[in-house]
Order: sequence, then structure tokens, then C-alpha cells
Amino acid sequence: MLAYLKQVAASWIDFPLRPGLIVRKKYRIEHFLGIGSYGLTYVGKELATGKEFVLKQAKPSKGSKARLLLAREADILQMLDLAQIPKLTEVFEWRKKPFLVMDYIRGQTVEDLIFLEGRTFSETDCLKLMLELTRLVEMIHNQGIVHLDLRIPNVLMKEGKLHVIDFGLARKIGEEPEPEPKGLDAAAAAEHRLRRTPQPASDLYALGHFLLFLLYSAYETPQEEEEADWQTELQLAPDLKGALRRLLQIDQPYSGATEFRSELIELLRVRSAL
Ligand SMILES: Nc1ncnc2c1ncn2[C@@H]1O[C@H](COP(=O)(O)OP(=O)(O)OP(=O)(O)O)[C@@H](O)[C@H]1O
Repeated sequence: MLAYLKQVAASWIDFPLRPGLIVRKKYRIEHFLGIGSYGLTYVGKELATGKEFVLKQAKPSKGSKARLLLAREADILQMLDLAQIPKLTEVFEWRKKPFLVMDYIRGQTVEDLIFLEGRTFSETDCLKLMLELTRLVEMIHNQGIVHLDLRIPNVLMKEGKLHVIDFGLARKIGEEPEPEPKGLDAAAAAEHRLRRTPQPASDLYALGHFLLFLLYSAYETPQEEEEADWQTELQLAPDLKGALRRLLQIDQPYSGATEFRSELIELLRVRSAL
């Protein structure tokens, strides 16, 4: 009962700002983009210029943790200066609520391309997209940051170019990892460490799963067969399978994004796709 009451209270205090509301005499809320674990996200139009931005607000029900994560995200975005990543415009407090403002990337997520539009990617398409994404990830790492949440909903395609968003879990390379959430079994705890340790290897592990989503987009699920693991189902050429096994840390992991990018170039070259 207590849990239920807490949930009802949270949904009241986390109620999104309504469209049309003017924030800080500067932005008009255009529409609500979504609610994440620690934030509420909107598209807002700057009144003076008519330019659209993304406004992210710390989720009130998550208190100081949400404020801390929003401040950390702003700090990380400020450190990054890359064309395919939203730039931080400002941070402010309005009606005791902290906000950050960043570029609005008006595109489609890779998740929507696959699951809503039914887009399929050939092996060469997958490798080319991975090359573009890995180049971007390499530049992020070179600026001392790891994203730690490189998933298909956090990669957008805009005018044929990939963009990475949602730096809510990003950290500086080498920082102390977040404490593991309580109650994870051994397998979930191991997975958590693979994804969330502030080291480039965590982003490469996530790139392995990202590549699997791309490859599966063109996979026809057989009607009768039992679900098998990707190594059986996808029937990949040995070189591509080997690369995936290294990304997923089944075999010797790559030393970093630079080494994996060289491998991608080689995979494309032997397929005469470069
Ligand atoms: N800079 C941006 N440009 C365009 N869309 C964005 C941008 N930032 C976030 N979004 C979109 O806003 C929505 C909410 O994003 P947000 O990162 O706040 O939470 P989430 O990804 O839904 O949740 P969580 O981070 O907890 O997994 C998502 O649909 C995301 O695609």
C-alpha cells in the first residue's frame, strides 16, 4: 500500500509542464518529449530567436539524486565539443526546479528506424553505420568521457548523419564507478559492471549490442525454431563474428575505439565496401 501511495505522489509531483508555458521569460514549452528515470524532457522555443532547444528538468520525485545527475550531465556536455552531440546552452533554476538547455537534434532514433519503420540494414550498412558511430565514440573518449548508455534509443539519425544523445549516465574516464544497485543476482551484477564501469571498454561492450540490433534488423525469425543465441542464429562470416566476440568480451577485448575502428575499416575493405 505504501509503495502504491508513493507512486501516486510521484506521478503528481512529476507531472510535466504544459505546452505554451513560458519558462524564465525565455522559452515557450512546445511539447513534452518524455520522462526518464531522473528527468523530464521538453522541446522549448526560444522566444527571442524562434530556435528550438531541448529543456531537461530534474525529476522532482527523485530529489537530490536527480539534481546531482542533471548537474553532472551539464558538466559532461560542457566538456564535449563535437558536431554530432548536442551542445549545452545553459543551466538555470526556475521555480526551484533545475534545468539544462541543449541543442535539439530533430531526427529519428535507431530504435524507431528498426522497430517503428521496419528498416533493415544489410551487413555492409551495419558496418558503415558502426564505423561512423565508432569514430564518434572515439572522439568522445579522446575528450576524456565515456557515455555508458550507448543504446539504440540514444543514437539519432538526422539528415543521414548519426548523433549521440543522453549523456545522463556519462562519466569522466577513470572515475569511481557508481555503486551497484542492490538486489542484483550474480549475472546482472556482472552485466552492470560490463556496461557501467567508467572505462572505454564499457562503451565498446555497448557497441557490440548495438551492432547485434542492427544485424538482427534483417534477420527473419523462423516460425517453428526455438530461440538460439546470436552466434547460431545470425550465421555471420568468421571475421565479423570474431569482431563481435571481442566487443562482447567473450574473446580478448579491443584496446579501445581506435583499434575497433581499424578493424571495421578492414572488414569493409575485404567486402570491397570502402
Ligand atoms: N538533445 C536531444 N535532441 C532530440 N531529442 C532528445 C534530446 N535529448 C533527449 N531527447 C529525447 O527525449 C526523450 C527523453 O529523453 P531522456 O534522455 O530525458 O530520457 P529517456 O532516454 O527516455 O530515459 P532514460 O535516460 O532514463 O533512459 C527521448 O525520446 C529522447 O530521444
